[in-house]
Amino acid sequence: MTATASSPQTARGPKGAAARPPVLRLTGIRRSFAEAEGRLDILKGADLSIGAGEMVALVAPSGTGKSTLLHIAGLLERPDAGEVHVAGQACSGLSDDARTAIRRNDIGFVYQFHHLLPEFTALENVMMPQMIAGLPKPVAGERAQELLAYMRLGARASHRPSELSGGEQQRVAIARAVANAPRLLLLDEPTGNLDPHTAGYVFDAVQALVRASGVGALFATHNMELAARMDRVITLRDGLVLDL
Ligand SMILES: Nc1ncnc2c1ncn2[C@@H]1O[C@H](COP(=O)(O)OP(=O)(O)OP(=O)(O)O)[C@@H](O)[C@H]1O
Repeated sequence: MTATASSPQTARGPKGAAARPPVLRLTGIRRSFAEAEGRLDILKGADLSIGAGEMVALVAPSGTGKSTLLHIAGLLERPDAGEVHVAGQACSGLSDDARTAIRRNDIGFVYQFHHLLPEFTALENVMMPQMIAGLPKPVAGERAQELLAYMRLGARASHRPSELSGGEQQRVAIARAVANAPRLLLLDEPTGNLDPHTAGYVFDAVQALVRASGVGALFATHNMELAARMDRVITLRDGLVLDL
């Protein structure tokens, strides 16, 4: 199946999801940081599992390790102990190159600040990760156009980020994050910088995308209203993941 404006998935859609392993499984994750006064134990054996098409809210006080957990799940950092499975693959023993390949192909990231490339158009920003992954330019362009249309940004494709509103920029960043049809989408307070109305609008776009594509999403937020609309809410307490 190819991506269309009404269905952003690719060959890896939600069909057969029940038979598949979780898109993310963290087991016994430990992470400490060295400090002048000693060691700061942030994660102390955290476990977490996210299925295909599932949207999980991560709500926890500042400094409890949300970003650390997202970085470990996204293979940007290695835990001190524990295992990270992405789409069934154990990642701790893999080389940096193999981890980078999984990050590029199977994981999408959205941050509080969009980090779009300012000198490129919305379309080019969404094409970029696909071209890095080796897709021919026309194919990348067609999928980028479809994704922007899905995010209701079809008419804004040729605009540069500075010509877009904050909510529009964030929707371009979401389109870019799913451009390579990842299995796992990690969002670190993607609505934290937006007014409540725009935050709701951006959230709706992510939710529609998750439902249509079957990507599993871990969404860190301080917004309890948005968290309540997700399938599950988790928190971090004493270095462990707990259901709320
Ligand atoms: N590379 C690092 N070196 C030392 N300490 C770190 C490092 N990364 C994070 N920390 C510390 O670990 C703790 C958790 O940080 P983290 O960024 O994961 O928290 P957070 O829950 O995402 O916070 P916020 O909601 O404020 O973004 C903090 O006390 C932070 O200072």
